[in-house]
Amino acid sequence: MLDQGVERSSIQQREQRNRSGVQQTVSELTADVISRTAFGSSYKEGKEAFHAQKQLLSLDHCHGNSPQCATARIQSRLTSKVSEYGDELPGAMLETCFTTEHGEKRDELVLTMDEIIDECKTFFFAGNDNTSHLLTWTMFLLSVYPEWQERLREEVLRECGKKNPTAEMLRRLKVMTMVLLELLRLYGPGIFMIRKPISDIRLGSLIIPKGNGIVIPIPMLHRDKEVWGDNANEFDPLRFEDGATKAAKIPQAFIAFSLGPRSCIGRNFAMLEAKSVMAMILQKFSFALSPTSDGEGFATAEIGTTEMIEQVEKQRTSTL
Ligand code: HEM
Repeated sequence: MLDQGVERSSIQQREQRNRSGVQQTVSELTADVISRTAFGSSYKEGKEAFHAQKQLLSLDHCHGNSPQCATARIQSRLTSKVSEYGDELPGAMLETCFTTEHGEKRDELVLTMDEIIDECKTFFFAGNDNTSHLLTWTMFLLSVYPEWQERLREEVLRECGKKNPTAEMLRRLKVMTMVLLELLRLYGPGIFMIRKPISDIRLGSLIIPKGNGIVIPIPMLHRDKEVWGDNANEFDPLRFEDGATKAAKIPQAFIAFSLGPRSCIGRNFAMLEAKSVMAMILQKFSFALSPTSDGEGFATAEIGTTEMIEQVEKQRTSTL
């Protein structure tokens, strides 16, 4: 067993490294966005919960954050009247739990408190970590490929000028969509998905017996040359010129958000958030890798978290 002191200090060092640079900044930003949009809270308010979540992840516990914050918010909804649960995620879930499809009041919750909290934790985790991973890698790759950074800036200035982008402007950012999809293909946050068949199934020439777990390795499938062509390992956003279903030899090849009924519910939210943030950064800053960087620091632009959060918040209230 590892000495606890040694283990703790290496976790702290790792956390310290992770907290530096762009990654920390965008992580705070995406935490704030998901807190405000889904929970009617803010990064500042939920800071302790997010800090606990990071520590749990470092300790290789299951993905989750401190449930205290979610519990407190849900309890406060429960003590209010049915019609006053609020329109954020916990309120919407409670409303569904208490109300039948005919609008009549139920006596008991359809989901248990634990299940509601688990759903909230998934939202917090997915809404924060996945999108901040996407934004960090976007800034990194646009530093490595300055020609794409310039192309994106031209598109943003053409479609949005210097104004805060509206939903309509964001819809017109085609090159931005291509770059984000290519980034998710090569460096998406999902490493694998796990499925367990509830009956024997056939997958091509394979028979998977009921109950046997299957691991679906997303990055490996995204780099399969037979499906994506000989340049599968290269960063080439142009492959997404005609959309995700036409980017490879088979239409279902792009699985960064999974496919089917259990695919990512936050896909459009994540893409909208990433586009808004990148558009606002590109309007004001150019960025490059620091010569002394270990991959986390960016040299030419200092981007303040507060300013970014304020801008995205303004954007949110003007477009949602
Ligand atoms: C770049 C950003 C994101 C990526 C790449 C991503 C990817 C995925 C993937 C691959 C799954 C399927 C996991 C599995 O089946 O094992 C998933 C599920 C899910 N995602 Fe995302 N996600 C992102 C952002 C978000 C955001 C912003 C939210 C919430 C606002 C969110 C909420 C969820 C939820 C609730 C599920 C579970 C859906 C279900 O089981 O029915 N995700 N996501």
